[in-house]
Amino acid sequence: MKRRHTEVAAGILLRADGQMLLTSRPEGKPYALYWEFPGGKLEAGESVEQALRRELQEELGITIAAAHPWQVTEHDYPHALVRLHWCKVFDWQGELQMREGQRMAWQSWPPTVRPLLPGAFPVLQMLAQERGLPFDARALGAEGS
Ligand SMILES: Nc1nc2c([nH]c(=O)n2[C@@H]2O[C@H](COP(=O)(O)OP(=O)(O)OP(=O)(O)O)[C@@H](O)[C@H]2O)c(=O)[nH]1
Repeated sequence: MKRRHTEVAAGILLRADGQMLLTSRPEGKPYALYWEFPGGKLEAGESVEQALRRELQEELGITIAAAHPWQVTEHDYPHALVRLHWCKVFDWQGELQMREGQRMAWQSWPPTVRPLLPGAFPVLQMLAQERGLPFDARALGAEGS
């Protein structure tokens, strides 16, 4: 039977100096402690932007301005087939608070935190391409690439 996609909104928060925000997944979730872009699943009736705004409020305590839709990628995990809607976010209000006990790290290129969530690899590659930087998946810890 064809698996249904789980729709996910993920935010690439970018500071004026070009650094991006990565956060670690809370304990108790699949891939706990892996680093990812903050975000989460769409709830019934929500748009990507609405879901992202809600998730970043819940997880990080910030209120985002515009979410700029950028890319859509997919990843097939044993626990779910996810479709990731990536949005860039340049403006937000409030201080970052890790409300779910996550860790946070502002990262320049290449990101140094490990391990990185496999579903974030394609978008990391796109970010590198956009900046005209070399991308070496193995150096980022990707298996089988
Ligand atoms: N937020 C986020 N999720 C990602 C990324 N990459 C990636 O594969 N995912 C996947 O997208 C899904 C997001 O679901 P989640 O469990 O974080 O969402 P949630 O906060 O709504 O979870 P909940 O079910 O506990 O309410 C997970 O299957 C996760 O593995 C990423 O960079 N950021």
